[in-house]
Amino acid sequence: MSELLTAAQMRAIEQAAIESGDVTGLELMERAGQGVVEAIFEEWPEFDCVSQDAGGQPPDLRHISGQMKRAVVLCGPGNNGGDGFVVARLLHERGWQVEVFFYGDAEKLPPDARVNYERWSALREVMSWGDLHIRDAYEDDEECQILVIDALFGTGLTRMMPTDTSEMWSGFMPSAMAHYSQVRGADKFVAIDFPSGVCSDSGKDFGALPTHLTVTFHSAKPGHYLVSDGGNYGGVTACNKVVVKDIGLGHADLGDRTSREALVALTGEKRIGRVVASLVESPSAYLEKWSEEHKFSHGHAVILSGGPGKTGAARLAARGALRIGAGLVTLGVPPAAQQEVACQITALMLQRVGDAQAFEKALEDQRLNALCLGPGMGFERARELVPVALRSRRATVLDADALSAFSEDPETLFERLHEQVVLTPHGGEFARLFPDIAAQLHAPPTKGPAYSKVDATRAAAARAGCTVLFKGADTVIASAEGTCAVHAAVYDRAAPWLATAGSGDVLAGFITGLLARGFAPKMAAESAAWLHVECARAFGPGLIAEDLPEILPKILHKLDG
Ligand SMILES: NC(=O)C1=CN([C@@H]2O[C@H](COP(=O)(O)OP(=O)(O)OC[C@H]3O[C@@H](n4cnc5c(N)ncnc54)[C@H](OP(=O)(O)O)[C@@H]3O)[C@@H](O)[C@H]2O)[C@@H](O)CC1
Ligand SMILES: Nc1ncnc2c1ncn2[C@@H]1O[C@H](COP(=O)(O)OP(=O)(O)O)[C@@H](O)[C@H]1O
Ligand SMILES: [K+]
Repeated sequence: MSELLTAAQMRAIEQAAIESGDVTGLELMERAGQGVVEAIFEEWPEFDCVSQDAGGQPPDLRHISGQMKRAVVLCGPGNNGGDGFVVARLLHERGWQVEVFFYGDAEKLPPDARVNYERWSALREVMSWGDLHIRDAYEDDEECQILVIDALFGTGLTRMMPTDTSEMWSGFMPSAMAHYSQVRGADKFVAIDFPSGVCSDSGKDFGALPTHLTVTFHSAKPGHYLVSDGGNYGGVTACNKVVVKDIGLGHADLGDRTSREALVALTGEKRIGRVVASLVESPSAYLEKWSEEHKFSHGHAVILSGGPGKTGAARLAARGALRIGAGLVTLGVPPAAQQEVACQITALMLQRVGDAQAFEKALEDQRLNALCLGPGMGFERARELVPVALRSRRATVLDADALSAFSEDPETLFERLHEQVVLTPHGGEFARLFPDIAAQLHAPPTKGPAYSKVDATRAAAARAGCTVLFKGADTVIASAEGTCAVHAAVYDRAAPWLATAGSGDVLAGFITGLLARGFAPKMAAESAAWLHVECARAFGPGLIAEDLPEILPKILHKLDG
């Protein structure tokens, strides 16, 4: 899994690399600039005029492409601006016509950025931010392509983007992109590290300037993958596409410091109050079944259903648990629903579980090793049976009604939870169980780094004392100990079709099935989230929840190689 690094962690790694003597800050900035230029040409090879010129001579750009290659670099007051000055110089060296507009005070630039400011000043003029709106340089050249490089703010963004028109230049900042794209017909926008206005730790929107391509360094940051509130994709929309460029920090003398534990130590978790999150990627070969094993080697999952007319959700979950490889799956139904369920299932087993006593009795069978409560269950049944499930100390998924049933007094749930439990709330359920944490998450951000979904999920998991999978296009999974993973169904893994009734029930079933197979709770949640999205992507538009378990074998087959 790749680590997602907060701004503080990134600074600490950079600092450690510099202190080790292997690299200087100036070298890192140069590599960052080179990485951006490389990424631009990889994304748009047609821009790479130098490599098209066989003789290696500085080309006549107009001659080669019929168009001038022009770039406008917007440089800010920190090291992000410093990277921008490097990019400006490198493009200039490749024959581009480059203009740099600087927002800030040269005297106050950090040292490495200042050096690159001076280097650019020796080549061309640094134009002030205020000149941005009065220039009309390209008006007469409708043909020209303009590349706009956003090097205003990166990981150092601490507050809303300046919009206060009382400051002469600040009023132009938010309109700068629009100005270039609409008025000047600019073709491509590239953001260095982050589109300015996106909070790197949370993805929250501080007045983001959207871009076509975002080039970040060493490792992606949570803000590249976290979706903002209420369907507003915030950082993800603004970034559009994220490319990570190596700047050699991995080769610096960091020892094993890129491991999660070492990073926590390096940044001092207490001081910054955060730990590393990882990005969930393809689960490995754990999913294989071995031929010499029999069905009991893969566990026996029990999914409890609701009453008559309410059994569909549990059946979906059960089908998911079976398809993901649980050896046996039993649906625990109230007697009144037995008939309804019996005529709808084949490979699934059925057991009458009418009340707490019946459930306790059923759980005397020690082979039943994973439980799922919630989908379609009804509040009353959930309040009665959840305590029984938790007392049994088995691996247990609590979803839907098993969460909402405790919204009036979440503490009565929390005090029973243990480390074998996975809670799978969507936004509404999360807010019912953790109202204060949800309020903090949804409060309009005022200063960066802002409180993120990673922070919220970790806080919830710590309070609940178990694994929490907080659903969404950005699903965040945290363990009680604070380890955290982000599963992002965004960019080339977008799966909007998953927003369909019952898909969460299937996810609960997938997790339960993996728990039955012996996966640790967090690993089960991460792998299930990944497979869930793969299923949706393999099916595509028109997906309904029933399709998810049915297409899973195809995905598992591909993983088997
Ligand atoms: N770490 C690494 O390994 C590497 C880092 N690298 C690069 O460095 C970047 C981080 O640089 P950075 O820390 O200097 O922060 P940056 O984003 O330039 O902004 C800070 C400046 O902006 C100001 N400011 C903030 N918000 C503002 C607002 N809303 N409105 C107005 N002003 C605002 C803030 O002012 P202050 O808050 O101090 O008043 C300060 O002056 C990183 O993104 C990457 O590109 C690479 O070179 C490779 C190696
Ligand atoms: N836009 C989206 N992109 C990717 N996944 C999504 C999106 N919207 C919802 N999901 C996923 O779909 C599932 C919906 O679950 P849930 O809200 O519990 O719905 P239901 O109760 O109808 O099953 C979750 O796993 C969630 O992460
Ligand atoms: K930027």
